[in-house]
Amino acid sequence: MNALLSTRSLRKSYGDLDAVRGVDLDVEAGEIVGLLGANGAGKTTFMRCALGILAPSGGTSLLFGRPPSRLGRARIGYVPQGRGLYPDLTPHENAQFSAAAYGVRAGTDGSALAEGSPVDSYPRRLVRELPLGLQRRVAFDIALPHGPQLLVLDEPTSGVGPLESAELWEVIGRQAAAGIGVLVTTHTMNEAIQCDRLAVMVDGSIAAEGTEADIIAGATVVTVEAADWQAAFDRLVQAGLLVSLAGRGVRVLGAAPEQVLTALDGLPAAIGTAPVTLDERMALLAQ
Ligand SMILES: Nc1ncnc2c1ncn2[C@@H]1O[C@H](COP(=O)(O)OP(=O)(O)OP(=O)(O)O)[C@@H](O)[C@H]1O
Repeated sequence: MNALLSTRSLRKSYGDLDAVRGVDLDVEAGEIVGLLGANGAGKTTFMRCALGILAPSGGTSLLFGRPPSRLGRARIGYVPQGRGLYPDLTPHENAQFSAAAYGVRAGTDGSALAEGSPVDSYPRRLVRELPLGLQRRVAFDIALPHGPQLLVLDEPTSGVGPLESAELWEVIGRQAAAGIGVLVTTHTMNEAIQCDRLAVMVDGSIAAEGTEADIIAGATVVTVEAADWQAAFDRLVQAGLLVSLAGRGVRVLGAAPEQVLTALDGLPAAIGTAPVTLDERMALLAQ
């Protein structure tokens, strides 16, 4: 099957900074690909280069099998991190503007929206007067009426409440089930697990790719149960180990149990191992 979006060795430098360092990534019809990574890992730069919005420094990107062009971009729904809305227009006016740009036919009522578009039900207030969650939802809903084959969503739920996020992910899932490919960046593990495939970006490169299970790949953490868990935490941190807390349970990443025992320096504690979470795996990859 031909990928909707396919990059090979895609690179982008800003002066001396290599923001994207040779990324190979494919997005097929009907799949949700989650791009994960810390702030500044290069996710936005990668997306913009892949779509041809930003000129890459090297490598190739094919959008619907061809180098990105206006024609190709008319077949995508792109929701940038900044939402890409006109703040001094209402949601409906934004939608009309966007629909006109995509050549969507206006309805008999002058509306340029798909019938039943949720944008019609938004308040007739200016976008800048709406809460961030609603602005993000407007940006998302506006990206759909022209019938895109590929959705590219840059942190669509950042700053959005849990209920609105869940609703948005329901729509994303429905779009994918209808055969639309989705590339989405997220920081939230809850969202990552709703993706069919994940790519973890670290310092401009893909450090791991696959399902959540592929990325975790049997990695384990050392667990430390101690009555004086604060002292255990302090000693492990002082020893320079990568430590996290789950309740009062201390978890040590990327260290052998012997190292943990040495760092605890005789503090009474029960040591064990447990599978890493996706969050912990990301922290290890970013080390
Ligand atoms: N126009 C620019 N000029 C110079 N440096 C830039 C520019 N845009 C991004 N960068 C730098 O490139 C690197 C990658 O940034 P990018 O925004 O692509 O990362 P990101 O993973 O999307 O981060 P975030 O999750 O914060 O959006 C960062 O170090 C950033 O400071």
